Amino acid sequence: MRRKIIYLINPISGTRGKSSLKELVVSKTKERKIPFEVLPTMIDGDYRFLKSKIKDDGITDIVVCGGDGSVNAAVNSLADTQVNFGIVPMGSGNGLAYAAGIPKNSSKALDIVFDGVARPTDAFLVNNQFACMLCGLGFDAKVAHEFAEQPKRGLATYASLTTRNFFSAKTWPFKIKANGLVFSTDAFFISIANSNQFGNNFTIAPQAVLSDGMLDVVVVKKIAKPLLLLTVLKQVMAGKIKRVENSLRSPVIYFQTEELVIENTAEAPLHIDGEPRETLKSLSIKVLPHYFRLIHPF
Ligand SMILES: Nc1ncnc2c1ncn2[C@@H]1O[C@H](COP(=O)(O)OP(=O)(O)OP(=O)(O)O)[C@@H](O)[C@H]1O
Repeated sequence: MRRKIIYLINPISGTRGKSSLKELVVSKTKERKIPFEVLPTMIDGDYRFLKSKIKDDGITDIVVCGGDGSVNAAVNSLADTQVNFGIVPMGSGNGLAYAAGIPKNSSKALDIVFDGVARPTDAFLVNNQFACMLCGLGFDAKVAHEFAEQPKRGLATYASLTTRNFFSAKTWPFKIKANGLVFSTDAFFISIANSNQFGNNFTIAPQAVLSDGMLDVVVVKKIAKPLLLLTVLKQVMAGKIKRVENSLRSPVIYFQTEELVIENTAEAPLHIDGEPRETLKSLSIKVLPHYFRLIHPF
């Protein structure tokens, strides 16, 4: 089938300038003789207006030039049109792109759009909200909320907010129901991951696979502060999936499931794909296996 691409460029994601990106997109796509159009991303993340254009003009690919929040919005709006999705990582974290092996270099990422292979990729629902990368409650969500208020985006801002929050980090009480078990715990954070990382190749669920039909759940429990950094580092380097019942006494519980329910009575903050969201007292989370087609390196 002859390809036709719509590029969506987020003017505010990450810190890198977007004018040279647009030139690169235009010149490389013309070189490949592929018809295309460049549009800005939408601040409200609603791309349903593109559905008729995709159908009428025979658009085959939507390429998001932005971060995880932009990918979430485009896939959520347009997955049912059966287009393939590509990513040119321009965000602050780019967790989904890096988990798929898409590099930061825009020219190389565009080559993957042209020559890569579209693979079925999982997503998930948090109550009725769409997620395709990672959802978090607690520490990392607090950072995501503060990040959204900053005038400057990018990795440096993330790193400094993370460090600042580390010293004041607190725990929240959670009740988790998964795989036929119910357990209560105080935790610094809970990550529900489809991608293996928060972004910037900072892995939190090292064994997560984008297309295995499973969610990787990481619960970092209440432990003495001096041990927290070491515990997270051990999880990042060598976290191993265990049955919940075999890890309830460990500082980190790391398990896989297709669905879970989290009671969040103390209203720990929530993020979905790095975007701050109004928190929920009860979260019902369910994987959507092979929900969309993401272009990966060949
Ligand atoms: N045209 C636009 N003008 C202003 N803001 C926009 C526009 N399009 C999208 N946004 C905002 O951009 C944010 C999403 O940014 P994106 O995910 O692309 O980058 P990031 O947050 O820097 O990176 P990451 O999600 O990888 O950490 C959303 O809050 C969205 O409202």
